[in-house]
Amino acid sequence: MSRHFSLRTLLLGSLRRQLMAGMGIVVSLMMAMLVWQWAARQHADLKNQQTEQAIALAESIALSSSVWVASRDVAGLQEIATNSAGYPDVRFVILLDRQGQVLAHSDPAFLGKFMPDLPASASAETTIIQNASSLLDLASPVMLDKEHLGWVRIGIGRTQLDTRIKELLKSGLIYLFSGALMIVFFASVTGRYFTRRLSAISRVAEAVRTGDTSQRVSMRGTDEAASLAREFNNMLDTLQQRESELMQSKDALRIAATAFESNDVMFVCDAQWRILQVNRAFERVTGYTPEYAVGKTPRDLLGSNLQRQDFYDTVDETIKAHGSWQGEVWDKRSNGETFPAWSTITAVKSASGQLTHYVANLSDFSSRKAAENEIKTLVYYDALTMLPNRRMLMDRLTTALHTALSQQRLGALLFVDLDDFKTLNDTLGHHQGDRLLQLVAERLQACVRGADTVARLGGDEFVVMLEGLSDNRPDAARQAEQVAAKVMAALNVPYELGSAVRRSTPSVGITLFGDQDELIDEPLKRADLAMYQAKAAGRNTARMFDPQTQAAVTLRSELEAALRQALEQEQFVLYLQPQISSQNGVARVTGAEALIRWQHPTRGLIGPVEFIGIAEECGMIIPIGQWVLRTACKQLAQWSTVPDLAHLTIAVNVSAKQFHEPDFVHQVLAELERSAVPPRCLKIEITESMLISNVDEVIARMEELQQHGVGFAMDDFGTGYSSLTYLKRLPLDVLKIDQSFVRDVLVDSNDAAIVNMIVALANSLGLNVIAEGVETAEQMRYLAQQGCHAYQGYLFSKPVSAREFEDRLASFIKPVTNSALATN
Ligand SMILES: Nc1nc2c(ncn2[C@@H]2O[C@H](COP(=O)(O)O[C@H]3[C@@H](O)[C@H](n4cnc5c(=O)[nH]c(N)nc54)O[C@@H]3COP(=O)(O)O)[C@@H](O)[C@H]2O)c(=O)[nH]1
Repeated sequence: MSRHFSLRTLLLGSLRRQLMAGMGIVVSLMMAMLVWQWAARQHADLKNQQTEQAIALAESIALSSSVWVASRDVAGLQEIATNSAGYPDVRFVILLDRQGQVLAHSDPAFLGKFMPDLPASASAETTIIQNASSLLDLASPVMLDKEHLGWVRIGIGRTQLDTRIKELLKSGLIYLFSGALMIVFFASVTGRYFTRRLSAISRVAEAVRTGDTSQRVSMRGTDEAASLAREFNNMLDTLQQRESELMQSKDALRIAATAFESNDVMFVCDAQWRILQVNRAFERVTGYTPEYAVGKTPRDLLGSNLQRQDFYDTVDETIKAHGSWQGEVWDKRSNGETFPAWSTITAVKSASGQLTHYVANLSDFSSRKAAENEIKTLVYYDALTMLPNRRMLMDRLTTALHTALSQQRLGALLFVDLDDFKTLNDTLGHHQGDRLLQLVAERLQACVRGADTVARLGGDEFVVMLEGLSDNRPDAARQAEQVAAKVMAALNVPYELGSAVRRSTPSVGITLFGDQDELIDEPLKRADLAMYQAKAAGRNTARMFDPQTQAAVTLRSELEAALRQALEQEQFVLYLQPQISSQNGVARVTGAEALIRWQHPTRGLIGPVEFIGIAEECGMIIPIGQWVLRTACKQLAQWSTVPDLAHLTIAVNVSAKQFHEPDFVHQVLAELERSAVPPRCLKIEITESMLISNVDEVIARMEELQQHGVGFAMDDFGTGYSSLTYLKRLPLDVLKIDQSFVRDVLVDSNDAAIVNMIVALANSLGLNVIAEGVETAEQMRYLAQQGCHAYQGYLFSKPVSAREFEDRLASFIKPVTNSALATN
């Protein structure tokens, strides 16, 4: 079997071998037939040729022997027979008489014998007696004058003929073999050419079989192999594409299966909304098993009754129109608990566009919703009172403004501020302060409808927003004022705060909104302003917004901007008002108070009363104060080089805000150092308002500056806080009697008493005293009589520019020298 297989493999194992074997066999067979035919023909031709030669030989012998036969000259005939037998291949030559008796024979042993197998005597032609493969035996008549005398019989052997034939066959076989070899070689070369191209295809096929589908047959040409290669490549391309599509669809299936088993609830319904398939999360989230769920509709199973029919209608319409719907939905678990979910429903359609399925995804965001709500609470609600905060109020106010405009219903804002909350908070403690705010929040909420908003802006500021008031302004104002009255009454009821019972009154500012398109902070600003009007009107009252106040506010904000510009463009000027001392008959100018002026480009010179208060409120007092300090120091630096002026001091007014700046001491010392001015030349005027808070810190700062030589004067003394305890501790040099007492000191006994008391106090504390606002010599004399010998006022000079101050220096003391004081 294996040998057979081996032979078979050897011959047919490859196309090339098949071709070689096939062509070898076919060509060999054909050539063999050809050689055989050719040999056979050659054999026949040679045989005929030999026969003809034999006949010719026999007839020639017959002719030459006829006389001898006729004469029966046996010896002569024998010689002929013997000689003729010498021809090649002649086996025998016999001469016979007519009766067949041997007259002569190449083999004398046959002489006299008869040969019976001669042709009939009538035949006068040469006759072949035997034409065998090894012998040609023929007889030719011996004729003389047409008389038949006897026979010549010769036998020709085939040896030469056979040899010749064999040679022919041999060379035929050589041709055959050579031809076959050539054919096999040709078949081999041709086969190699074909099989090499087929092998290329085969190699790629093998690579593909082992998984490398990227290989392609590279073959040029137009023959069948190239065409086969092209077809093969096309087939591979198609296969690869199909495989890739298959992989993609497998991937898609795997992804879909994975996605389907995600954390979110997923289910598939048929076109009638019957659930066909649910994922694992479905059971985990809803509590329904797949067996229970399949066949039911999602609405039957999960519907929470928190959505109305129109919700479902909208979902249906949206899916019909857009192929999908997304939104928040409240669903119900099997235990009846409702939960918020983000739902996506997608319609699946067949190739013909027929709706076949719905795929739904539900993302349970209960916990996220809770976190969202918590964040929302933190962002939009006040943590102490749980009232909406400013942000929420602004949101609602935005909506309310639009609604009011579109519905033509007015709204109102009530800005509520507790009058003495700070004091109460400080005295009862923050805990009770917080409690008070919570109680206020509760009472405010009780005063309004559910649709109205009560918000806490921060601190003790609350805002009540009323909506849907009358479209008629006076009516709406009345409605708002009624609510304000209710608020006033509710908040005026005493509060139980721990063991204490306290009253806390509110000031309420009211404004209407909704009849004009305005920014949201406008109504809030108006209500705030009205609240300040209520405060200004004595507190514990409500005030409707007054447009005139609005104008003042606008003016104020314009002024703020102008102040900033004034500072940048150096429009401020420092005026100086002389301070005169008269003692022991000597009058002299001791220094000046620096008083700021604003050289306005269009309005001219503006006094500080018009802008200092606003500068304080908006914080501009800090840079302005720094400018005053710097300019005063520069002025002192100039004076310090002039002998007549070097002794002069300058007193600068410092606002409480500026004084409480963390680096105030550093600012002062830095200015002094920069201008190289002796610190004793600088006086700082403080006011009693600075002592309301942080007295210790004020004192510490004053002491630090005093240690460097800076002096302090208490300005407007007697008009404010005037605590003797603090006064004793303050490192002051001077008490300034406020001009309001000086003005009527001669006509008002109270003012006179105050002046006397201040002078006595200053003396007892070892402080200097200076009276400001001295306008008349009588006032000056009275003050001198009381022991006050330093003055400042129009009697001597109004505040003037530095140049004028220097020019008029000598004239400032004239009122003293002219008066009786000079001689005293
Ligand atoms: N924080 C700062 N406050 C300042 C500064 N400059 C001034 N001011 C404060 O502005 C208020 C008004 O000042 P002004 O209009 O300059 O008025 C002063 C004097 O002109 C005025 N005065 C002085 N003598 C008389 C007088 O005989 N009669 C009269 N009717 N007025 C007079 O008094 C003001 C000085 O007051 P005081 O400061 O209390 O000594 C005023 O409060 C200034 O303090 C500044 O740079 N920073």
